[in-house]
Amino acid sequence: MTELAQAQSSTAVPRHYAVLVNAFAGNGNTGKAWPTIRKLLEKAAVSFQVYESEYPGHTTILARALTRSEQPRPDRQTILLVIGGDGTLHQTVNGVQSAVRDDASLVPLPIAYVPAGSGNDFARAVALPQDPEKALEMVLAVTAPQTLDIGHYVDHRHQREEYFTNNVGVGFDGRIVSTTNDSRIKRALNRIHLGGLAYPVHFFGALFKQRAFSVRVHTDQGTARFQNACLVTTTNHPFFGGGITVAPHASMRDGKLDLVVLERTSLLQFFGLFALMVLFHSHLKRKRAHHYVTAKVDLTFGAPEFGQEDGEIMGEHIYDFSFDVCHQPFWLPLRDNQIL
Ligand SMILES: Nc1ncnc2c1ncn2[C@@H]1O[C@H](COP(=O)(O)OP(=O)(O)OP(=O)(O)O)[C@@H](O)[C@H]1O
Repeated sequence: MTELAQAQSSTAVPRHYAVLVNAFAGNGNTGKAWPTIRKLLEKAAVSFQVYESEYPGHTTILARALTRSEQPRPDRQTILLVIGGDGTLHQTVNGVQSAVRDDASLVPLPIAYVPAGSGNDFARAVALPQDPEKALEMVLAVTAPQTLDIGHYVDHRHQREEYFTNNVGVGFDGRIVSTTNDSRIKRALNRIHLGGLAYPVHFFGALFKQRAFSVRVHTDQGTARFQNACLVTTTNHPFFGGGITVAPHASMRDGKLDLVVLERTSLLQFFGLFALMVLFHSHLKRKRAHHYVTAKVDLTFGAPEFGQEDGEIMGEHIYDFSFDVCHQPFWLPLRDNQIL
């Protein structure tokens, strides 16, 4: 074992937390929770330094720089402690992984996470408490990192490469995220602390506006073409949209991604299929639902559609993706036998 690997796996190496805070996550709730979390860190007498996100995308730059400057040493193991939502975690993972991709001598820093966003789907998938104070207490008790799958894609059309902890969705979920995160309605509802209602409002908008589109799916099992796709989601774990079970048996330990394609032949048929997903998680048994579990998948779309990655807006484009699985060490209270 190399000195670096030893330092990374040893439980005895003194820990240092680089705390990445996005005060804007959770409609500003992270900003409100942060003073209490800071006090708990001080009380726990752990070594930490705070890095506040100053603009959208800043967390990626911070995590990338920290991966370069804080490589494990025999006398210090730095852990990136993310305080925010799924988007902040997404940016942190991308900072870490892009640094390692560009310099093979680097190892990925482990990521700890305290959920304080609005959706918190990753926290749900790893059974981390949604209460930031409880989650922090459990995270501080962790003694070693564990590696989980993360998704990775290359968008050939836009020469773009990205990593994701939750999912990448094109069509219906992409449209809801794009219109909600960008909307005046959300800002107005946030002002009266009803920001959570923005998603249901835009759900019905998307139900009327989202038309069926074509997608070509290529895996090592063969190629399929769907002419009436409405939702095409590649996911690393079961949840999207703040707790909706899109792929009930998706696992972050199987080295595979789950792809769910839902077709739309009429508004009522798609609404029924979506309702089965939300209420009973039984949508995958229906004829108009298609499910793949695969280490690699290529998705080629026929027209511009909205995309979302970990709840972040990707924009309306003609996507041409190759997906595969990468690995990321997490500093989280996971049990070995925990089903993930
Ligand atoms: N200083 C900042 N000012 C404005 N926006 C910021 C700033 N720093 C980060 N952001 C943006 O905040 C957005 C929301 O963050 P995040 O996704 O973590 O919270 P959320 O949307 O409430 O949570 P979830 O994704 O779990 O629903 C991200 O897109 C991020 O780029």
